[in-house]
Amino acid sequence: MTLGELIGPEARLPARWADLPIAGLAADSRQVEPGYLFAALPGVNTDGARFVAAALERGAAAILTADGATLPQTDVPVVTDTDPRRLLALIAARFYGLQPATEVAVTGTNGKTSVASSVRQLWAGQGFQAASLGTVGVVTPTGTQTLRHTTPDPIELHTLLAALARDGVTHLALEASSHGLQQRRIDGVHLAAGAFTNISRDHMDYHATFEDYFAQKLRLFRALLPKGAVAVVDVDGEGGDRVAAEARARGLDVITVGRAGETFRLLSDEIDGFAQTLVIEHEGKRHEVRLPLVGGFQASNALVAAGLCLATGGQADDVLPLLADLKGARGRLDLAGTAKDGAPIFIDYAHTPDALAKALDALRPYVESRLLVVFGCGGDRDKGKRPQMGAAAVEKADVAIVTDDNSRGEEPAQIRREILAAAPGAAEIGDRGEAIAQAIAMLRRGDVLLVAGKGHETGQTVGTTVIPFSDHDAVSAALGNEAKFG
Ligand SMILES: CC(=O)N[C@H]1[C@@H](OP(=O)(O)OP(=O)(O)OC[C@H]2O[C@@H](n3ccc(=O)[nH]c3=O)[C@H](O)[C@@H]2O)O[C@H](CO)[C@@H](O)[C@@H]1O[C@H](C)C(=O)N[C@@H](C)C(=O)N[C@H](CCC(=O)O)C(=O)O
Ligand SMILES: Nc1ncnc2c1ncn2[C@@H]1O[C@H](COP(=O)(O)OP(=O)(O)OP(=O)(O)O)[C@@H](O)[C@H]1O
Ligand SMILES: N[C@H](CCC[C@H](N)C(=O)O)C(=O)O
Ligand SMILES: [Mg+2]
Repeated sequence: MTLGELIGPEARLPARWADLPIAGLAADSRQVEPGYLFAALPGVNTDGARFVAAALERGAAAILTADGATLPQTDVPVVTDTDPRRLLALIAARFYGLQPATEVAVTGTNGKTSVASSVRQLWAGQGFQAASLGTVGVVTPTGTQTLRHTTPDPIELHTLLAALARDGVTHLALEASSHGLQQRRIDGVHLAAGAFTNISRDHMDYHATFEDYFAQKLRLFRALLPKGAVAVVDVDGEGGDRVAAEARARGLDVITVGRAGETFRLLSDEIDGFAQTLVIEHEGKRHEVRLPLVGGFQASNALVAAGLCLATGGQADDVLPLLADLKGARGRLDLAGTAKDGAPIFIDYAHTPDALAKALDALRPYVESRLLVVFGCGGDRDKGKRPQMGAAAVEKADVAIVTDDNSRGEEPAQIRREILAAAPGAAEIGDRGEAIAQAIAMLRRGDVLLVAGKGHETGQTVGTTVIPFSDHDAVSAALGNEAKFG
């Protein structure tokens, strides 16, 4: 494609540059090849403008950068923009061309992966070639490809979207993380609908204030969904009312779900073993469905997923019965095993104070004796979560064991200390496998164990090394079973 075609109407380009062919795109100078457009973007650690000379040396044919950036003298076209990350996303969409015909994005602090996975399954149940893209990777009818990020950067994202469309995928649900929204990673995606689950504390290492964090989530509804698109909102979730109000004010169609929902109103939700029976009202008609998942929040997520199906042309009579066949996303209140006295062991990805509290609340009805929890907090991430998660654990569980999660560049013992400072009575076992084994050894009839924080993860990141580790394998090993996963 030519530079003129890629830049489109968003930026003014002198006519003499319009026909310049562009061979590829890179936002990292080390990935530039001859003929590429290099996007020199200001970042958290450094400024891509510092690497323009390196990109030119590698054969960059054009530069995209921020207005006012200081660059070395060059003869190649330099396109500047007030929002170069957004322009890069639009350029990437044009460069890679194809996208699945029907795409939806899910945002919120907790529940994005679960909703995206459920929408994919519900679409598949309606006969569509469906995929999901997010924390657990790209899941298609033919397999799973892991990703480094929940929401990939626009160059990687549009490469993936084009490949999915070429493979015949017509329906895609993608997770929009707050980092992804703030960094404009999905600004080039053609969205038919967006969903909001809830908001609570997370990522305060990256966002300056909670309001700033919320504002990034709201970008999906304020800036990204085009007129005529649908906003699906869990109005039982924290922040849901505000999102619904803003979406309405912008003229979007709004589908609300939950006990307070208007489109899918949850009339009742009764536990039925490791499942729940939901009665849902839609346009005056009651639907009863047995959702084979544990926890009230999984019912909330399922309704958001059903709302997204409605938003993309599905009928309630077709979609709601399909909830009965949903499989939980891996590591989301996942029954991973049973101890010899019958105590169930759940693995969950709760890594925020709200998620940990909700996961423990969801398991309490199954407890006849004690609720045990093994959890830790990641390093180089929001430190304020640590005491809050410690406090939630000792408030909601009977036995709390603080262990390690990905410590990354931090001292694991210090992370544990910060959790334990607000978790009086909690035990400390640094080695995660050992903590899980000891918790399982403690289990007696009537107990329930929650292993929280890593969910589907298959590695423990210590420094920059990823040591193979999976909570599923650790549980299996402690139960004396063969490791099944990992
Ligand atoms: C904080 C954050 O999100 N950073 C992301 C951001 O990096 P950045 O632009 O700030 O990077 P920087 O190091 O300051 O560099 C500035 C620019 O110089 C360029 N550069 C740098 C060095 C060089 O030699 N040449 C060069 O061109 C870089 O490519 C970059 O464009 O843009 C990069 C490219 O898209 C991302 O890889 C990077 O993700 C980092 C690695 C990361 O860990 N992000 C996590 C926190 C993240 O995004 N998580 C979310 C949320 C997960 C959740 O829901 O919990 C996710 O969506 O995964
Ligand atoms: N609707 C919800 N309300 C509260 N907590 C939830 C909800 N859905 C999921 N959770 C909790 O959050 C954890 C992560 O769920 P999920 O992976 O679906 O969310 P996510 O938004 O994709 O998270 P991440 O941003 O880390 O990828 C779950 O394991 C559970 O503990
Ligand atoms: N995507 C989240 C996942 C955290 C999961 C937990 N295992 C941790 O490492 O903190 C993050 O990067 O904040
Ligand atoms: Mg996710």
